[in-house]
Amino acid sequence: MTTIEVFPTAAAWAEACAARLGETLGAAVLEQGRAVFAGAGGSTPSPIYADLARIDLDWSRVVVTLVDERYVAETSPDSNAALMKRTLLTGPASAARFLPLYAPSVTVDRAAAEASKALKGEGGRLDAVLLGMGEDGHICSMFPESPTLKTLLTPDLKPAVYGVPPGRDGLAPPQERLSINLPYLAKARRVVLALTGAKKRAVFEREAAGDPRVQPIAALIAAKVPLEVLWTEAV
Ligand SMILES: O=C(O)[C@H](O)[C@@H](O)[C@H](O)[C@H](O)COP(=O)(O)O
Repeated sequence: MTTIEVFPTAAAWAEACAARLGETLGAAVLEQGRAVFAGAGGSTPSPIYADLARIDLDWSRVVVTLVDERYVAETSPDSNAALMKRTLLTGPASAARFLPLYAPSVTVDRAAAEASKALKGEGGRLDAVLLGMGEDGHICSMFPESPTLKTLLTPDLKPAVYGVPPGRDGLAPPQERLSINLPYLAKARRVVLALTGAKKRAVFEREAAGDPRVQPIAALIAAKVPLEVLWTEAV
């Protein structure tokens, strides 16, 4: 089921996203003694991570990972791991354990295999997920026209993480990436998609009505994920 909620201010929007994610992480810790959170990089999530970091839960039982990563070390300004450590893993939330997708492996595919194995060792499913969405409709690093998109959207494909080559002829992504795939995302207990601005609301509506074989948002909805879209025009 997909719900869309509109928030009049950026503060209310960020707080609501954080509250939903924190609620699910807290419930997972109570029920199973542990919780796994995966978040997006980019510019949207930072205020949400700042609010989430302050939520009172047993962060020592939470594993924090990413839905995608640029294939760069944490020292790079493009690193989502560095973003997550700077924004979410602070204060009480610094007690959480971070599970990176990037590893200085020989190839991005080797790093993806290592990350898949590490995620499998954390129970094989995510409890709470925060997604952003690009203006081309991508989520995670599932980019339109990417040669990896078909693999990332293939139902039931096992390893959770894949290498994504940089786009050719000016197509995104600008750099090599790592991304979780749709089947792994679709097993999540709760998925919050945080959107800001009128344009992204229109892109979401278009993508939601699209072809699940080639449009990730449509694929996520077709997978019957409990998807909550929280949107504000106030950013
Ligand atoms: O590594 C990344 O860039 C993100 O994980 C990516 O999937 C992001 O969610 C979208 O590109 C939206 O980015 P903005 O939030 O900056 O619009």
